[in-house]
Amino acid sequence: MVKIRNGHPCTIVIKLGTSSIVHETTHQPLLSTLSAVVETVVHLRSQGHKVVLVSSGAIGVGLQRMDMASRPKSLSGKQALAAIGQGRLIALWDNLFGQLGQPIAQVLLTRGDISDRTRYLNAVNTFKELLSMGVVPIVNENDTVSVSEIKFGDNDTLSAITSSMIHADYLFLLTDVDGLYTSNPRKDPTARQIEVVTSISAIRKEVSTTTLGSSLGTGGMETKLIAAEIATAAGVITIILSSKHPDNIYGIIQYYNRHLPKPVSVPPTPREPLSGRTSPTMRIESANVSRSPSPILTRPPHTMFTAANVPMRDLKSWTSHTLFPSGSVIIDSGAHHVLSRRESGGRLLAAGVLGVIGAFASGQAVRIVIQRKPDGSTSPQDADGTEHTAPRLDELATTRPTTPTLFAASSLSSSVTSLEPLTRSGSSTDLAENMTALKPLGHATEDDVVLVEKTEVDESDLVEVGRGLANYNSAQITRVKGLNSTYLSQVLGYADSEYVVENITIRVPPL
Ligand SMILES: N[C@@H](CCC(=O)OP(=O)(O)O)C(=O)O
Repeated sequence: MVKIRNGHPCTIVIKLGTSSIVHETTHQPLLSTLSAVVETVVHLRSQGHKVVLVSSGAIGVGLQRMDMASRPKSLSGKQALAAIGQGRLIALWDNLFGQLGQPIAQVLLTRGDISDRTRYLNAVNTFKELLSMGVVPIVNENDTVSVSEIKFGDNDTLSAITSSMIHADYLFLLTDVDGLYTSNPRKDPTARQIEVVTSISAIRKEVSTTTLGSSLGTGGMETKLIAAEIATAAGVITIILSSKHPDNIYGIIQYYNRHLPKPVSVPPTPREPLSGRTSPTMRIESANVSRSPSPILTRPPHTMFTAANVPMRDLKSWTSHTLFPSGSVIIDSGAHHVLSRRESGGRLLAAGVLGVIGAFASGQAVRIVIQRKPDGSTSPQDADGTEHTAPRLDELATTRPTTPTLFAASSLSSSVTSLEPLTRSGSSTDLAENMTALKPLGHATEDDVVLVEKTEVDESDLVEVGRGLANYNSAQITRVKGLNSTYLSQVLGYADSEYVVENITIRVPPL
């Protein structure tokens, strides 16, 4: 029976960083903190909440096991230590949770595991099943096999993506300070804690994020802001609080249950809640608005980031945060304006495309980028700097290079500056081998072998404004760039969609 009196059962993700798990110099586990987290999680479970723990610390525990003073510099060294430490870390959690009869599960993820939509949905189902069984999943990055292209990079980001995957109500980022400050509170006595953040881009200008973070972890305040950006966009209220007082989590949940703001009406979304969560119309707009006649509760110290009133749909959230983009599509400023409007549906027509960077197959994620003018603003210029005018169909034969340069598929995830011509006479066998070697990262197959025009673009002139899913491969988009969509089938021989990229989320609107 669910014993909820105040409020509703929630789905909660709690992230604990390395500095809260092992001692910074001795690397011994911080048993009192870990025990307090376990007691908190078990208490939340007894109230009917579903809880997922994202636990860093594998490398820290590995350092202690091997009696090493600091993190190795090499990737393989870090991966070996994570392999040594992860087993002991999960054994430690299992032991502590076991004392209170709480079953746990280990979930190790890489970005590569969830960059395929089917595997992503399988991971979501596994979480769903574990939570419905009353288990606490304990998540970490699968460091032993993670390389840069498939890395989340830090567990703040991993916890935000996890919260978005399971449609959590709350993400608690436990760290060594009790919130976001205007400057480093350890050095600056005038540092002021920020209680509620409604705009992360605005708050970035007010706070210093560079000074915090430990020598063991990979995160810090900047990665917490990025995590808050991802989670709040997916509708998850995000809280930064001190790992020394994990029991404040109840106080915070109670506080927001009591001090709920006025309801905000939002259109129904296709999100299927994992828990009997509060109505999507009960989003918190401001912590200062009280609708309850009950006495005001004490506010435990923390920083709260308000969740988006209209959460990003699951597919868009997956596209923009989970997938590693395989290339970029350069758009003009007109397309940027149109895509920034909700009515655009996040769909890009070929007419707004200036160029393509990198080699990608249809179905892969791409960055949507714009070009900066020399004065820092953006202009509708073509990739080579000339003013953009859409080519007429009869000009196409002459505007296309007769011998396009063939680029190795090993550049699937990089920009044109790192594209190495495979070979001028590039045999398709070489390319096919390259594609096969790379298959785990994307969806490119031998059939998707693409010829990419070399676009001379200085990467520093490009600004990523969003991400989307390509409907055509890079070579095809290059061929139809600037064209009216009615010409697509004539140029390509078919047209499955009039849009070249769909499911676009624009994160940087036009100035
Ligand atoms: N996956 C790594 C931790 C990476 C990480 O983000 O650490 P932190 O910045 O302490 O949250 C580990 O288990 O050691």
